[in-house]
Amino acid sequence: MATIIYSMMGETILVAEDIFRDYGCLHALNGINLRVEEGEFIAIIGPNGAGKSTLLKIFASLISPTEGTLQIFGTKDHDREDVQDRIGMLSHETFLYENLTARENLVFFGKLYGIEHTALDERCDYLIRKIGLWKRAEDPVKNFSRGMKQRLSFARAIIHDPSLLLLDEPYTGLDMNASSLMENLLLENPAVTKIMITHDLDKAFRLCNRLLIMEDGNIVHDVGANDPNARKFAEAVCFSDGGQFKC
Ligand SMILES: Nc1ncnc2c1ncn2[C@@H]1O[C@H](COP(=O)(O)OP(=O)(O)OP(=O)(O)O)[C@@H](O)[C@H]1O
Repeated sequence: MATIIYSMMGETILVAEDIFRDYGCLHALNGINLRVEEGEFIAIIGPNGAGKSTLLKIFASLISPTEGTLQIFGTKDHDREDVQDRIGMLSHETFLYENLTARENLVFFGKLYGIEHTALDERCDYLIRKIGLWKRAEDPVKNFSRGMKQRLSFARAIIHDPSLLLLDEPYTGLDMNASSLMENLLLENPAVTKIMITHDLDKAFRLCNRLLIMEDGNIVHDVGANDPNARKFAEAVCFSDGGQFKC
């Protein structure tokens, strides 16, 4: 299949070449090739076990590929601090500290990114308001509901204003109000490149400009959201029972 390149603003954010990832004898990724340009909002969709989270974790440098190369922001050395400082990741793991308050969590992560005191206070105030947790800002996270933790995790993921935002099912546990608040923040800066795993096809088509449709560790379709065949491709793969392969 031809690679589709959506060049919008200039910088090539990510280039993946022949990425394979095995877990023991299980082949979770089977040769992923991908190029992502600045400002794209990409949905990764596909059935359970297709390899979506594995791919996103490789992009976030949380795990390494078994084979293949990945360039992010023009370098293969993604562990570099200046590269990591440009990436935000919202995953199934909240990374929040239960005994710290919502604000203390954001301050903690903001300091890790070296955000200076006054700017960090302002950023925390802004995000806490934007995610609708203002009244609970001084409560410890251990007293939060699942959706409240998800809201705060989202704020944690963007505390440093990343240029590349990786989102693994960001809507999990969010009510309608929180979904809408998160969407406002997501769409606030079109220059931020976003790669989002979702099982919600309607959201994928409404928000994203490009869809990567995965099955059995492969990208089987790489299509623009406006492509007349995109929904047909997406539904055919997402309603299959693929991805449950074993060794
Ligand atoms: N840590 C691990 N150890 C062993 N196998 C793993 C591990 N993580 C994932 N896998 C396997 O790799 C394959 C891909 O998993 P992955 O989590 O990437 O799929 P996914 O598309 O994100 O699925 P879902 O939609 O259910 O979240 C699955 O068969 C899964 O069982």
